[in-house]
Amino acid sequence: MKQFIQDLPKVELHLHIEGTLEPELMFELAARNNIEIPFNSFAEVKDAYDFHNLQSFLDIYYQGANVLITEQDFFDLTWAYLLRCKNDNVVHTEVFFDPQTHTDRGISFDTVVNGIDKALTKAAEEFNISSQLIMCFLRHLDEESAFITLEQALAHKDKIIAVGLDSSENGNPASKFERVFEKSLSEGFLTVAHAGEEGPASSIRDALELLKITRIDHGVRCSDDDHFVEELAKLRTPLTVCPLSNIKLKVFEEMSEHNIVELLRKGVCVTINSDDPAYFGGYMTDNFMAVGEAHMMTKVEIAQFTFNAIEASFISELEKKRLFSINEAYLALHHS
Ligand code: HPA
Ligand SMILES: [Zn+2]
Repeated sequence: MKQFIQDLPKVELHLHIEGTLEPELMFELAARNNIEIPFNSFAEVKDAYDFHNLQSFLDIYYQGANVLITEQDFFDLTWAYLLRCKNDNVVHTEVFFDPQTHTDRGISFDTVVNGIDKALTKAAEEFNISSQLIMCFLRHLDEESAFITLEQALAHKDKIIAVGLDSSENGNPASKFERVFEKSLSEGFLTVAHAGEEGPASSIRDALELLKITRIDHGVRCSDDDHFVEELAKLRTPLTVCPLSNIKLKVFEEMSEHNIVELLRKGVCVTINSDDPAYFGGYMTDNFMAVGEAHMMTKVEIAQFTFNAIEASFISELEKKRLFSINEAYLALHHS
């Protein structure tokens, strides 16, 4: 099973580039940029990654991002993630970044986006890994800050396909960003949003209705409402689920209790993703393995996560067809 998952051509749709900052690179960048970090060893860092909910993670995650200063830093961060993609046979990835985490520290929007984009372009050329970039607004900040960020993104429309919404879900409803998303859509950006990670099923409905999103990031709390699950299945509304993240942040106690397989079998367009792999203990293959080991699944079912991800991705219909046929051929060869 491990080899089948490792070699399966995979598509990632929920990955925060700041969440790929491994302790080794954090120390290297801290030294390079003369930034103090509150850790003396890798072991101390790993010890700090003992989260009890989303907020306890976010506090550490924003602190880690402080070592990112120059365009080269953002390039190096992204390149390290793309090497993981190559190793895991991720053939297409849609990457989130959080500009406000950096612009609030005096780092320019251009520095951030150019460093990430250069690495993505190099991976397309050297590894044949295709990608898209999604800019997230931080939901704990105000509407005005989101509007300023959107304004900064307009000069980079060629590099950014969509806007998203992340950070603290509780206390920051989708309605706070209705006007920013309306303007983003009118500027030609696609829209996604984190919803139903810690918040209830109604917060997913709000994100779909108020923000007109085409896919839901996380969305696992949809199961609180059976009728809603049926609706999501019928409409094939995609959910970018992050299994190891959900266990680390105590959305589910154990992987055997995770609802992703149940949702898959009900026909919901669920996908597997790594979210913040440096903090949650695993990249794409690790996430697939964790689900596959905790649930009795066939190879056809496991491959369905990838078919769903291709369907839910922001690539052209032609490219979708090409990826579908690659995966169909892979499954035909390896499914027995
Ligand atoms: O899983 C997440 N949820 C909300 N905000 C985030 N920012 C990084 N990862 C996450
Ligand atoms: Zn996320």
